Amino acid sequence: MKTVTPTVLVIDDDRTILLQISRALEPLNVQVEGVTTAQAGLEAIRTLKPSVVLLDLVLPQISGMELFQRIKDLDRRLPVIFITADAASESAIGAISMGAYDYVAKPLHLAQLQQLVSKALETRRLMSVPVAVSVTDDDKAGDQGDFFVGRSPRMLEVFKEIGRVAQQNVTVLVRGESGTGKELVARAIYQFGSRSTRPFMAVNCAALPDTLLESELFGHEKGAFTSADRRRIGKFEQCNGGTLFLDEVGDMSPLTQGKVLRLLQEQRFERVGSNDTIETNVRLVAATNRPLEQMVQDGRFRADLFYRLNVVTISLPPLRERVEDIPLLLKYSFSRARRELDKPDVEGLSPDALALLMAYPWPGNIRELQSVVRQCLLKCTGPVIVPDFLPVAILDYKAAPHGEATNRVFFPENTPASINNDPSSTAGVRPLSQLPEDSSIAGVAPIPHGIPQTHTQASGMSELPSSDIGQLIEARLQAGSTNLYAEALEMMEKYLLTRVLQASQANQSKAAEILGITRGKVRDRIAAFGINLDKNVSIDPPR
Ligand SMILES: Nc1ncnc2c1ncn2[C@@H]1O[C@H](COP(=O)(O)OP(=O)(O)OP(=O)(O)O)[C@@H](O)[C@H]1O
Repeated sequence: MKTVTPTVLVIDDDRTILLQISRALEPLNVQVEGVTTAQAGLEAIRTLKPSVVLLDLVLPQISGMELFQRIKDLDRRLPVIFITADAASESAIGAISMGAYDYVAKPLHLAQLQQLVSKALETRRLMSVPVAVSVTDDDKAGDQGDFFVGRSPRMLEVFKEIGRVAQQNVTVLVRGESGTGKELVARAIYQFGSRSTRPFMAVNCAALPDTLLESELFGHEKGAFTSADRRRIGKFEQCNGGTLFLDEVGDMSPLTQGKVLRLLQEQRFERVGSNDTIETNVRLVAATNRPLEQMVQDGRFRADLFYRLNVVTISLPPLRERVEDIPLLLKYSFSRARRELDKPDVEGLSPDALALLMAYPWPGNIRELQSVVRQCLLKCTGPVIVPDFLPVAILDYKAAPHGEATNRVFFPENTPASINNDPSSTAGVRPLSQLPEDSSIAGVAPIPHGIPQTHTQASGMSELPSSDIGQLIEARLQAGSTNLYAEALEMMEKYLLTRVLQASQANQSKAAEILGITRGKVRDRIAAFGINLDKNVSIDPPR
C-alpha cells in the first residue's frame, strides 16, 4: 500500500521561522510547506490537505485567531498549533479553550516542537480512523435522570434482583466497591417499589461524626446537648412511610448500630434527649463496601444488626469484571457530559482510545469512568477522543510493565518508615513481593493492594523503587512530556491523598480534617484517582 507523506503547513510571515521549523521536523519524514499570509494559508489547506498546521498568532491583515476559526470551519479535525511571541499570552490561552491543539512560544524550542508535531500527527491519524464508540444527539439517555446502564450477565442478574425485591417490604443490603452504583440500586428499589410515592432519603454514615449522625437519623430535642438550640426531626421520622438509604453503614459507631437495630426490630425510637417513643414505618436500604463479616468477627459490627440488614443482599460487580459494559457506559457518559460541558462537536472515541479504556482496571469504577470522560472532553481539541486526550493514569497503566499500576503513587525516598515496614502502622502497604520488580516507570510505584501486615515487615524500604519527584520530572522530560505541570501535580496529590487516607485508616472525614478540605472534595479525589479504600488503605486484614 502506498504511504502518503504527511504535510505540515506553517503559516507565519517570518520566513526564518519556516526555516527553523523545516529543520526541526526533518527527522519526522514530513513535507513542510510554508505560507506567509492568511489567504494563502486557507488556500493551502484546501489544496495540500495538511495533517498539522502551525499558525502564527499575529499575522498581517487578519489575526491568527480569526484564521483559526476559518480553518476549523474547513476541517474540524485538523490539529492547529499556535506559535506565539509570549508563552503567557491571553490569546494563546483563549485559542486552547477554543480547541487549538497546543501552542508554542518563540523562540522555538526545536526538540519540543518536534515532539509536539509528532503527537499532533498521531492525533490526526487516529482521528481519521472510524469511530469505535459514537456519541450522537439521538442518544438522549440521561435527559430524564440517571440511567442504569449494563448488559453484562452480572448486571442483568442485578436488575432481576432489584425487580424481585422492590415490591417486597424487606431490608436490602447493597454491596460493592466504591463507585459501582450502590446508590443507584437503592434508588431503583425505591422507584420500582410500593413506596415510590412516599419520600426517599439518603444518609451517609461516614460523612458525619457520631453524635451528629445520631441526631441526623433520630432527631433531637431542644437542649439535648450544648448546640441543640431547637428541636430537630430526624430522617427516620421525616421518612415515615418511605425509604431510607443508609450509605456506608459499616462506618456507624456501636451506639448508633444499637439504635438502628432497635428501629429495624420495632420500628420505634426516641429523639436524642427525649423519653417519648416515636413509631415510624421506614423501609431501609443499606449499602457498604466494607467487609462486614470480618468486622463482625473483629467485634466492630454487631452480628445481630448484620443479620437484620443482610436479609437480601445485592452485590454489584466491579467494572473490571464486566468489561463488556464499558463501551455502553462510555457512550452514555460521553453523551451526557457532552451536553453538560457544551461540547457538541465531539463525535466519539477512536478505537485505540477505546482499547486503552477497556484494558484499564477502573479501581474507582463508574464514578472514575465518569470523571475520565469529563477530563477527556475538557482536554480534547477535536471531534474524536484519541489516546492523547486520555488522562495520564490510563496511559500510564498501559505503559506499566505488568499492566497493574492501577493506583500509582510515587514514594519519595524519605517516605516515613512507618509506611513501609512498621507492622503496627496504619499504612495499607501491599507486600512488596507483589510489586512488579521493575515498576518504577518515571519513579512511580504501584500503590499496594490489601494489608497483609506481616508481609510488610519482610520487605524493607530498600525494596521500594527509589523514586521522588525529581526522578519523575526527569523521566517525563526525557519522554517529551508536554503536560508535565499537570502530571507532577497529579502524582503529588495522589500520593498525599493516599498517605493521609492510610493514616486516617480510610476514614474520609478524618482525612478531610487533616487535609483541611471538605469531605466531598476528599471523596471526589478518591474517585478521580481511583483510590480503592477497601483494598489499599483500610487496615482490615485481608480476606
Ligand atoms: N450501571 C450504571 N449505569 C450508569 N451510571 C452508573 C451506573 N452505576 C453507577 N453509575 C453512576 O456512577 C456514579 C457512582 O454511583 P453510586 O454513587 O451509586 O456508587 P456507590 O457504589 O454508591 O459509591 P460509594 O460507595 O462511593 O458511595 C453515579 O453518578 C451513578 O449515577
